[in-house]
This record gives sequence, structure tokens and C-alpha cells, in this order.
Amino acid sequence: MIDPRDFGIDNLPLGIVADDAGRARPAVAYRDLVVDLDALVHARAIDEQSLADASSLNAFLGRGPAAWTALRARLQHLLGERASAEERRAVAAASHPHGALHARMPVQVGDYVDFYSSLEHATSLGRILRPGGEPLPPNYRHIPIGYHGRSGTVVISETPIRRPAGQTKAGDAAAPEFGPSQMLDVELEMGWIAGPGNALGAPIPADAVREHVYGYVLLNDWSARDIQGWEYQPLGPFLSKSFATSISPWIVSLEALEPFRVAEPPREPEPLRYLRASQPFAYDVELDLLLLTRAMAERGDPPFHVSRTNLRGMYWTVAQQLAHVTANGATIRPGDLFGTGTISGFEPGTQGSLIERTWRGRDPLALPGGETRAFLENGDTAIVRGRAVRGDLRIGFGEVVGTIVA
Ligand SMILES: O=C(O)/C=C/C(=O)CC(=O)CC(=O)O
Ligand SMILES: [Ca+2]
Ligand SMILES: [Mg+2]
Repeated sequence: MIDPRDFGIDNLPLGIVADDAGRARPAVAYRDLVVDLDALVHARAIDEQSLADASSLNAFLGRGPAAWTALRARLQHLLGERASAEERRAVAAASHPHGALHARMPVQVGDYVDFYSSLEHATSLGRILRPGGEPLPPNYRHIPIGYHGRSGTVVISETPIRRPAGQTKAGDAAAPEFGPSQMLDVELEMGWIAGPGNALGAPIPADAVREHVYGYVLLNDWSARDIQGWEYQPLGPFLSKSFATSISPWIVSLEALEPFRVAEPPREPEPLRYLRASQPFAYDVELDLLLLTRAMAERGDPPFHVSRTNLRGMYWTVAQQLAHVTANGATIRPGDLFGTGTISGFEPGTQGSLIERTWRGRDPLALPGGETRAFLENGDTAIVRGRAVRGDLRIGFGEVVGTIVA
């Protein structure tokens, strides 16, 4: 579902769309329209050749911040009051209603990393999964923990999510068994997408965010908690998360989000030198997690509001994640995707996963019509929406949606 207020002239997020014949082209979301950028290049209304005949945004992202800024300024002119009659005609010919084109993956994801940067999420999962111990690992306040995920299974919003099967072992069982996950969960996250990248052996400093990060999408890191609990020691998540990761179609640029860049939460102790940026890089983005069961959908009920949270509270920011992931000289490349980690607070109703929200099923959600949920059932649809709002200024992300199938 598109909310045209998400995509005003100050936003202009980029994506890839395809027509019914399957031809993909880059596009910008503007109010209730999708404007075909390939058509605008061919009409000579814009001069960014990396967008011509492109089926992903990778080449454009690799062009870097001068090209990003120039395209944004040009689009603001073309869509604004001062466009000439000829420019208006070109825009009108390139514009389609959202429903007429289908969102595709905006980038070809080469590498996908998922961080663990919400202290509240890490603490709560520690309490749930490792009761009695110290909830936070001893490295947490020193190092932005993450794991390398599976880029080939990052999927666009609305892709159905097949319930994964895997190996699980109940606490009191003598041996593991293999079967469909019974504890399928969501993880409400955002993901940032890399620009030009670095040479092998050349770390990126924390201050170089604007040169190396194009922008953000919404991300759902689907997680099978029962598979995870048995497999993750000592190497971390593997098949419990690699079956699918969903992202929203429209990449919102850091430039559009600049008015929402805010102070970071306090950190004690101070991070190591390479993790310090000279400016704050937290962003004030409010996020909602909603759930619609099949029965609710059949009755025409609105989705149930599970949680509301905000990106601004994350312990580790994009600046630190960028510096850390390249600190050993590893490269990042255009279109690489970096999940923030599950975005959670401690207050009830601020958790970005069901395992936290229901405290591993102890406090199931009471849904309209008498249903309850601890984890996802077949036919359930999880929706993440996000937006940055101040007064009349609204920079929306749209939504990332996925329905569980057997
Ligand atoms: O704390 C744990 O044992 C497990 C944590 C996760 O599953 C979270 C993960 O994927 C990283 C994140 O989203 O924060
Ligand atoms: Ca995750
Ligand atoms: Mg995943």
C-alpha cells in the first residue's frame, strides 16, 4: 500500500520497477507516481547515463555523491514549479501510477552484512536466551558486532516467505529433529546501501559516510528462533536467517534524511579512535511493525499494531558500522547491503521482534477476533513501515511486507 505523503519533493527515493512484460528500469517515487528515469535519460531531460537501460542502481551508486546530488537537484527542478513546458511533457510521458509497475530489487546485492547494534535488543535477547548470565556480551560496548548474511536471498517486499525447515532440538529432547520451524519471527531493521566502495586494504574512515553510503531501506531479517537456538553456537546465525531477508523497494538518500540527523545516544566507554566520527550520525526515523493474519485479512480488518520504535537510539551508527566493516581492509562495493540490527527499545510495545515482544511466547499478542500469536503462522503478513517527520516535512520509506507460506 502506497501512502503518497511518503514521497514528496524533498524525498525522491530511487528504485527499480518493471512493466508487465518484465522490462526493468530505474525510477523515482514521487507522490502517487513512479517516474521512469530511463525514459527521462532517453528524452534528454536528465543526463545521468548510468541510469540508461539499467536494471539495477549499482552503477549509479558507484558514481558517488557528486552524481547523487546532481540527479536529486535535477529531479527537484523537473518535478517542481519551475520546469519548462517541454520538461513537464517529458515528465508526464515518463510517469505511471504506482500500481502500473512492479517493484524489483533496487540493487544487485553483492555482500550482505547484518549488525547487532541495538543495545536494548541485544540485552533483551540475552535475558531471554541466556537467563541467569550477563545479558550483554563483554565486547558489546567496544565493537559493532555483526555477521555476514546471504546476499542471494535478499528479496523485494511482497515476495512470499516460505516457512523454512531445519534442525532443531528442544531443551529436554535427547536428539535433534528436522522439520518446519515452529518459531518463525520477524526482525524490524533498516539497511544502508553502499556507494563507490574502497580498494582492498584501504579502510574507510568513520567520517566518510556521505562519500560511501547512498541511503536506507526498511529491512525484515526473518528469523527461525528454534533453528537459531540450536545452530548458532559458536559461529552465530546460519540457516536460521539465510532463507530470506526482505527489503522495501525505495532507497531514501542520506541527503533527504539530512534534516533528521540527530545526536547519538551516550556511549560509555568511549569507542576506540577508528570508531569516532566528528559528527553525529543517528537518524530520527520512526518505525512501525504490524501484523495481519489471514482471518483478519478475510474480514477486512486493519493490521494489528505490534510495535513502534525509532532508529535514533541505536548504540552503533552507520558511521561506526562503515568504519568497522572496512577496518581490516575488506572492501565494500556499490549495492552492498548492511542491516542495522533489530531496532528495539525496552518499553512494552517498542520491540522489533516477536521473541522480545511476547517474551518468547510467555505473553502472546491478543489479536482482534480472538486469535493469539507468539510467532508467525502460515498466512500471516508482517509489515514494517517507516518515516521521518517534522512539521510539514515528511520523508517516508513506504513499507516492507511479507506473507508466510507453508
Ligand atoms: O542475541 C542473540 O543470540 C541473537 C541475536 C539475533 O538473532 C539478532 C541478529 O540477527 C542481529 C540483530 O538483528 O540485531
Ligand atoms: Ca537481524
Ligand atoms: Mg535474514
